[in-house]
Amino acid sequence: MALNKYMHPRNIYKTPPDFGKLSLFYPEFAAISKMDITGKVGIDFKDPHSLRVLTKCLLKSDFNLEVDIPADRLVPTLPLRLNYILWIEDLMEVTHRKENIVGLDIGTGACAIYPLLGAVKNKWKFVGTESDAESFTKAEENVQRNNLQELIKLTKNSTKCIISHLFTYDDKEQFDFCMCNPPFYSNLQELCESRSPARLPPKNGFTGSPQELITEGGELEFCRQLIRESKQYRDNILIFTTMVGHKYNLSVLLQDLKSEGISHTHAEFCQGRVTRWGLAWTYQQYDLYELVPPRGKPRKKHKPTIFLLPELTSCEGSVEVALSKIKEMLDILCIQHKILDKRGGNITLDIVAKNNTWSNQRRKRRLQNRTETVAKVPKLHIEQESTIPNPLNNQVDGESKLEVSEASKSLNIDNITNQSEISESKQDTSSVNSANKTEPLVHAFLKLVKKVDNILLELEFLDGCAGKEGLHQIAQYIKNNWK
Ligand SMILES: C[S@@+](CC[C@H](N)C(=O)[O-])C[C@H]1O[C@@H](n2cnc3c(N)ncnc32)[C@H](O)[C@@H]1O
Repeated sequence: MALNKYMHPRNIYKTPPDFGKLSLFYPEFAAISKMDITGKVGIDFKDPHSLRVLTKCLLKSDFNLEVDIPADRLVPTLPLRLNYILWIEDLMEVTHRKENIVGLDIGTGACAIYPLLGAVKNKWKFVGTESDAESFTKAEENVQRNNLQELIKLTKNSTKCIISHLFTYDDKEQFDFCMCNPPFYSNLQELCESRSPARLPPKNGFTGSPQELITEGGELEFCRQLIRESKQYRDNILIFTTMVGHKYNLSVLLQDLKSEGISHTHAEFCQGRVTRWGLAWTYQQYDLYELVPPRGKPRKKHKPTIFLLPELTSCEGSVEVALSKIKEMLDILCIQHKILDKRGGNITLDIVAKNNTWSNQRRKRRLQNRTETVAKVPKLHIEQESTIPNPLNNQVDGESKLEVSEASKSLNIDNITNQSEISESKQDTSSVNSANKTEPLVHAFLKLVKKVDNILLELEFLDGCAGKEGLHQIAQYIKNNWK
């Protein structure tokens, strides 16, 4: 089990469970555990069956819950589930509601893990929804097995809605909060490639079925639909929450809420190598951010790269003109962009670069100029040079051959330029290699900030496998091409 000091302060799994004790009390656990030569009892975290037995035994020993976890369904890791429940407890403090708390668990899964934990730990009542028939049946069995039918009601959701179906017959139904662990992925390939190769693999083995983990549009679309539906039922649920599995989606969702002026906060759920995030929003008068500020492991805040946009004759300090110029450049670079916020002369765009289209622009331009010069010389000369490949046709071999001969000619006058191009081209290769991965090369916020006479361009790195260096290269491209 993944454990670490960044868990919620009240998470009992901050202290590792005593596996020796578990193996004494639970024969099923003894069967999957081994003692090493130092006397330490351990299990194989990569084995889904061992994970299932561990979760079952901990639910029994720590919460007195009898839970059956089907072999083909997600094994709910308890440190994470508890981190989420504890954060909901913190959020409930804001509402000052202490009794008769009713929660909604969207997509409760085969174990109905959140309703079971919330009911035994806090006596919370729950409605749990589930779209998968088999998980729904198993969840009902788990609730009955623990005699919690008085507190937990489950409903099967056969619609495409996330919450709206609950209010069809009773639009007065009230919940204190909703929670949700949405399917994270939009397809199987994304599921397989989701983790950045730069990160250590998770310690735990893989569990879960496609119907639990995949949804059309992935978690981003799921959460956005929940936000859309929440607007219609703004007073039926006091605090809306969802878990988010990818940090880049969290950034987008935070911006969505911010741009609509919806009061919100978020949290980081840390458990070993796996980090998830919680997002909460409300239409009530609570200032969620002030009352339950984001809490997580201390991390370096990304300082934005800031520079002043050189004045455009046509720009005249107009942020709109600067915006259209920036958009034009991003389009040339095939960098996806979306306006997140437009307020008081400031514009924020979310930008995602999937391929490195900006590196070596200087070299490409120079080569293009030379090709054009070559094209202008008499025909005989062209024929002599005709073995030189066209540097613009993206044949890497051809390009590098030309680069060597041209670089040696211009070594004296252009030494510094060539040095930086060589390092750029090294990075270019690694970036292009990683461009096929699901993680973008660069994901950042691009802000145009209106000052008295000038416009500032702020670039804030969020994530991406090309790192901050990739963003600096984009900034450099904008600087060089701002005319
Ligand atoms: C990632 S699993 C989470 C299960 C459980 N809550 C947990 O944390 O272990 C997502 C669950 O949501 C269910 N689901 C997906 N779309 C749904 C919808 N529109 N309404 C209800 N359940 C849904 C899936 O069948 C699946 O059981």
